[in-house]
Amino acid sequence: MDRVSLLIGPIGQLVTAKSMPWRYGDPILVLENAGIAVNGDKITDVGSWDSISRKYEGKCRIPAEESLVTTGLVDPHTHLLFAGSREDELELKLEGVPYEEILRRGGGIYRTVSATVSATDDELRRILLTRLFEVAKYGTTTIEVKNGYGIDPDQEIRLLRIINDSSVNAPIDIIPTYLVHVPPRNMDRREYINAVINSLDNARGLAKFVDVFCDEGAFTVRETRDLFKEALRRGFGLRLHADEIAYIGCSDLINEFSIASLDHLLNLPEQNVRLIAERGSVATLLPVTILSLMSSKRPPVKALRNAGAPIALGTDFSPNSWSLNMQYVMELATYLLGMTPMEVIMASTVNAAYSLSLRDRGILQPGYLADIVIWDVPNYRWLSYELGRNKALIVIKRGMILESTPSGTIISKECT
Ligand SMILES: N=CN[C@@H](CCC(=O)O)C(=O)O
Repeated sequence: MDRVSLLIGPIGQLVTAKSMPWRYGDPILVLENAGIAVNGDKITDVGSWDSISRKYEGKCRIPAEESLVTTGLVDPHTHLLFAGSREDELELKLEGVPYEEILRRGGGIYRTVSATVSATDDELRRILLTRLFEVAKYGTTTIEVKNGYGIDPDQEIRLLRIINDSSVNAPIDIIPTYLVHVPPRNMDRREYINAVINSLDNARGLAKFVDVFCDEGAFTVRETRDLFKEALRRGFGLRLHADEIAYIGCSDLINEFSIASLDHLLNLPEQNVRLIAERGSVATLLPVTILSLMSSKRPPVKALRNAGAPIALGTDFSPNSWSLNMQYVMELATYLLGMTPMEVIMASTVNAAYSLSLRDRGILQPGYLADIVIWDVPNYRWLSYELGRNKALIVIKRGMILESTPSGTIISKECT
């Protein structure tokens, strides 16, 4: 018998993609009475509990007869690092003042920039870590975190450093992105773009991706193109906030660049649906933001599916869309966007990992990272069926069990 650090089983129901990315209709592994063997930070074996329990002896074992087990959730789009809040904009929104108008008046992102720039490094570190601990409780084991509330390039680099520093104490993996968010209100736009481009050299090693908010009220297609060219030359991957408020041609950039993920897509034109699929990109949908924008628009889920475009889901946590909970995103994706329970799981695991160019997680198979969630639900449909409860029972990150302490934080422990 081989000795491993952790055995999970018997498992009521195990669900995983077989390969990445997952496209609607691709095969899925659904195993009843399953088992997983983990050694160190990796999965060693997955199969029937009968065969796993005969082959392996675990240093410890977690029984999960009543549970669904999936790989850890991946949140591929967050604005996790900012100070302050904007709950007072709610009444404005209810009066019908649109997001872009609030921004034009110096509210929205600009207000959050003031609060963030005034906060000390220590304050921001604390805010970020607290949020990361909460995120982990909901079953997210990898998260993308953008800067973007500094505007001044030196401030943006400061925020990227804080994001990177926090990786050391974070309970989960962080993928940092340099977001070029909104143009400053008191500076020539061209000068600003040039300053951002210069700062990209200092962002090397601090961010994996460059992202641009290309939209009405933010950056133009031309400005985004210039930023993307320079980002590519410096070896960054590309992500894009596209067609969120309006279609001004942003998603057309998929013709010119290899973009890992196009996000939001509330106004995505039909011809670009096909292109996302053909160009090997991912459509990342952010349903919490549809609510927070109070928008009646929807991303074209059916068309994306039919075209064979991989769909990912993310929280888009920001002062405008305050939810750290990927489970809430999964619920909304089902009830608001019409995605199936299985599609929603694939979008929040394997495809979200793929959109971040991570090929070592998101699937329960030997050799993949042992990022695993044991859910307090009996089957995969239940995950997006039941609304509003934290259904994550046990979260395992790189083979370590994450545990809540009485102070509310999470520490990882080797099971004994
Ligand atoms: N749209 C641009 N950025 C964020 C919102 C940021 C904010 O309003 O503070 C988003 O992705 O939704």
